[in-house]
Amino acid sequence: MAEETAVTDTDADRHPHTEQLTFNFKGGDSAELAQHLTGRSLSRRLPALVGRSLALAWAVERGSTIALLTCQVVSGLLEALGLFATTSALSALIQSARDPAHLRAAIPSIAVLAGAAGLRAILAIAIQGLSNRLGPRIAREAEFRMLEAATNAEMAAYDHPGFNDRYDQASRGVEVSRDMIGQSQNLVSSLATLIAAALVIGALAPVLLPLLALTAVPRALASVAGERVAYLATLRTFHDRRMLSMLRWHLSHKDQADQVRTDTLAPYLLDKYRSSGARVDRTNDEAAWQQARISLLGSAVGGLAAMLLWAGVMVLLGTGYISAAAAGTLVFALRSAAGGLHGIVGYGADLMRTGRYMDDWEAFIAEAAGQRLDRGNIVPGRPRYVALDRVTYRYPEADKDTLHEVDFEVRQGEIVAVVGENGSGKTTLMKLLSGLNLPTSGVVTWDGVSTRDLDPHTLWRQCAVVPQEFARWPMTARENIQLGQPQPGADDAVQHAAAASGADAVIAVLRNGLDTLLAREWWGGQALSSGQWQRIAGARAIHRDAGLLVMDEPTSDLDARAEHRIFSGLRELAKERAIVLVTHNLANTAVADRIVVMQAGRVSDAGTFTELTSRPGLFRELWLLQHDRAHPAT
Ligand SMILES: Nc1ncnc2c1ncn2[C@@H]1O[C@H](COP(=O)(O)OP(=O)(O)OP(=O)(O)O)[C@@H](O)[C@H]1O
Repeated sequence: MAEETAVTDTDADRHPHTEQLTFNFKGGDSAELAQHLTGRSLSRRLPALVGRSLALAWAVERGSTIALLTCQVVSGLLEALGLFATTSALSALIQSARDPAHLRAAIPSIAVLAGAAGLRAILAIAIQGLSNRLGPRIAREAEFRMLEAATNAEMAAYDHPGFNDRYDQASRGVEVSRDMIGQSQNLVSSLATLIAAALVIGALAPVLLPLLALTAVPRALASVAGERVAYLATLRTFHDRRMLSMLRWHLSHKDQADQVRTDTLAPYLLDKYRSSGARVDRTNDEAAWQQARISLLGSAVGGLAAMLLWAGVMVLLGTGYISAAAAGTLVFALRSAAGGLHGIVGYGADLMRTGRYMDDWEAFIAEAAGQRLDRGNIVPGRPRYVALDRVTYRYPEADKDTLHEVDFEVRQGEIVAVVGENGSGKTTLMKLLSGLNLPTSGVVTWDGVSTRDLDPHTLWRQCAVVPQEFARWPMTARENIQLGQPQPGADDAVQHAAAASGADAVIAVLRNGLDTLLAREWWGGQALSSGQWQRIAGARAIHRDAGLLVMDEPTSDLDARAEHRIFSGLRELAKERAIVLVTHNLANTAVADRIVVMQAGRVSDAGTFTELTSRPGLFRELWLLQHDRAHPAT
């Protein structure tokens, strides 16, 4: 009973109207796939899966793929040869019981048998080695394709429900893709064994072939049904498994480790972890029982058919239809066939499982391709002016617009500040200016050309952005500023940019200057404070020789001296750039040529600092509020 209480979702119980965390991805295609997990579809699907794994192997290493296939075919032929040699060896051995002179006649067949067995053993080692070589390469290729698809997708793809969930699912496909070639190879090898054995049985006693099929079919059907049960259980536990992985990250990652402790949050999160885990276990237990029952039925019917098969061998021997030597060979062949069948069912099931995850991988690549950056190919130069004309923007699947008919412009040599309350749409405006997102209606232009018609990659080369959440790359200080794109003058350009953002003071105290690795968790790395990181992020944007500089709260973590340094240097930077900055510290907007005030997704006011502070409006209101505490009496 105590156990029961431990797995109750206490949050949902206490607050029945509270929204519960659910993931956007409902399983969609995977659920449909489960409906199609039938024997008939499998007979089409397994060859397709083998083909898919060979195609991937072919893409990564043709030579090894050809070698693997050749070894496989030769190994199958040797199996058949060995079984045929068994008949003559056995017949010579049986006759030698009456006349020892026959022993000599058995020698060539035994030599063939031993040779075939030896060669097959060597081929098996080669096959294993080739599979081990190809597996990790296939996984890397699969991951590469997934990452390539993700980086070539529109930013808006990340705002589509299910995109991130599909990415996670696809990652699982990448993980298991390394097993695919081994499973395909084992399946083909089992099939080769079965065909070799069936050829021998067909030659000696074709009447046994239907009985052989009868032993296989019930087990194969049971395996398919069991797989379906397992897959449906995987779908049913999808949300809880996602929850587990999310909690695992939140409970262990350094970023929130402090809050997990100071907020004494661990017991609450661990309780959620236990609840989800218990639900997964319950579903899996039910599925395991159901699978066991199905397996038992399949094995019972298959076993009955096997008894009939052996009875058939006895009848054939008793009626003199086959010789004792042929019966002996049949025993070997039937054992081989049973092994082959067992392999086909087992490896077939493994391959099906892997194939399902690979479907998710393929679905992601297809989905990302659906969101692929597919814009024009006009190459933009250094922009002289960037403008929004009646731009409306609505995030994918959102129920209302974030920006409404916004007009905006910034010219080279100009600094425009964008201000407004939280959620008014400033960051969204920055994403549109920098071509990260395309407008829902209206047009964003660079020198009069719509960002839809511009080649996005060259556009971003002309764009430097300091986002609110900037990246902290686990690289050296130099790489963190250069981003693999050194400017003429190399380190001089880095130092120049660092001086403009205040990062020079950070570099000066780094153990190894620009060569210092900025990743604490990596051996040898040095940790930076938030403000120090922000200076590096500022230097990164200034270092880019880009015509548009977009800064979204670039000084939120900086001390007064560093903030002053950045804003007093902006005018110099603006000589060759158009600069747009978002800030909540309104004193900083005094450096701007123009200030644009955003309110609920619209431009509510615009003007110079003097104009906006001297007339009533949101800017003046916010400005007074900001100074309320410093001058309480005025
Ligand atoms: N990825 C998203 N998907 C859906 N809605 C979003 C997304 N990002 C932002 N929004 C919505 O757009 C609105 C404006 O967000 P935005 O980040 O542009 O505001 P902001 O003015 O920059 O706010 P802040 O001052 O807090 O940074 C918010 O109300 C938010 O709900």
